Amino acid sequence: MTATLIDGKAYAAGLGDRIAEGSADFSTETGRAPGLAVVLVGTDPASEVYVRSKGRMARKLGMESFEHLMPVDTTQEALLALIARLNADDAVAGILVQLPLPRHLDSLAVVEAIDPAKDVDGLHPLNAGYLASGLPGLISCTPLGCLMLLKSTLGDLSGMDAIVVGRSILVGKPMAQLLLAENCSVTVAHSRTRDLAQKVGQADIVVAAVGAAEMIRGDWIRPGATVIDVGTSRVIRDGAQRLVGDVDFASASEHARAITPVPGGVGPMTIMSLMHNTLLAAFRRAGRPAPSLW
Ligand SMILES: Nc1nc2c(c(=O)[nH]1)N[C@@H](CN(C=O)c1ccc(C(=O)N[C@@H](CCC(=O)O)C(=O)O)cc1)CN2
Repeated sequence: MTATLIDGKAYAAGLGDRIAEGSADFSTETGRAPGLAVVLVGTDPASEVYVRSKGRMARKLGMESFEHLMPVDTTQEALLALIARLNADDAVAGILVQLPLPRHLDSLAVVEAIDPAKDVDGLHPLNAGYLASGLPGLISCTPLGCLMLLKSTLGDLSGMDAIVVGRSILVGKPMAQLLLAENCSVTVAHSRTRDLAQKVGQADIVVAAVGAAEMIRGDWIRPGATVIDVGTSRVIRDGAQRLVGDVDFASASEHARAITPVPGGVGPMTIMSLMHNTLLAAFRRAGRPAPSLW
């Protein structure tokens, strides 16, 4: 079997067109574009790239982008003061603090300071609780993007066996909740899990989010399973730097029915889900029904 590629770049482009339409409608109805505030502390090169991409994408889709670039020695108090200002700013529908933060800052306290209705990253404990309770809130961007790709590939997920490898707050935990809400039977595996290969081999859906280059081998994958690879690790291969996922793509493609590539799979969906959440937050804030976009 040679797997079908799940093209996250193409899906994200289509979703982007629908978000741009929704954004234009919002601006016409309210006289104001949806506003996204992105906060970066420090000069981590990868984070700088992501923050620039988020600002650029927001503007491309007709949103207003407020970028706050803070020095690496920013204090917790200064960061919390900025968040309090953004919470109170009517022009801002969504707030995102780029992670990871420098080590002297308390990320959880920072995320908790964001107004949950503006928490477009879906990381506030209230939004995590809404998700676990099946209530409408804002959903973490990467898992939301993974779910969109899964549903566009498989349709109804009811009754499927899913395994999420990784239990982070950013991806693993919300992903498991989303799959449960879709009526999957969900296993969450992590660094202490025993017999990982055997557990992966029982799943119809494998979501790999461990951050370890090509850790999941192709011969673990059940024939016909669908594989979503969240990992991005830089490795040197044949003298050149390459980006690889948590799954050994070449061998997994021989077993899976469908698989996301790295790059071009989940990554583009992360930024587009953020735009989706910003538009949703803007409509809710304005007390207007949000369009259904996926
Ligand atoms: N506050 C947040 N911080 C971080 C998040 C997040 O969702 N919210 N996620 C990641 C970083 N991230 C967005 O912030 C992100 C990562 C990767 C991509 C992406 O498009 N990757 C490409 C490859 C890009 C490359 O060549 O390096 C791909 O996979 O195709 C987008 C966004 C951590 N921090």
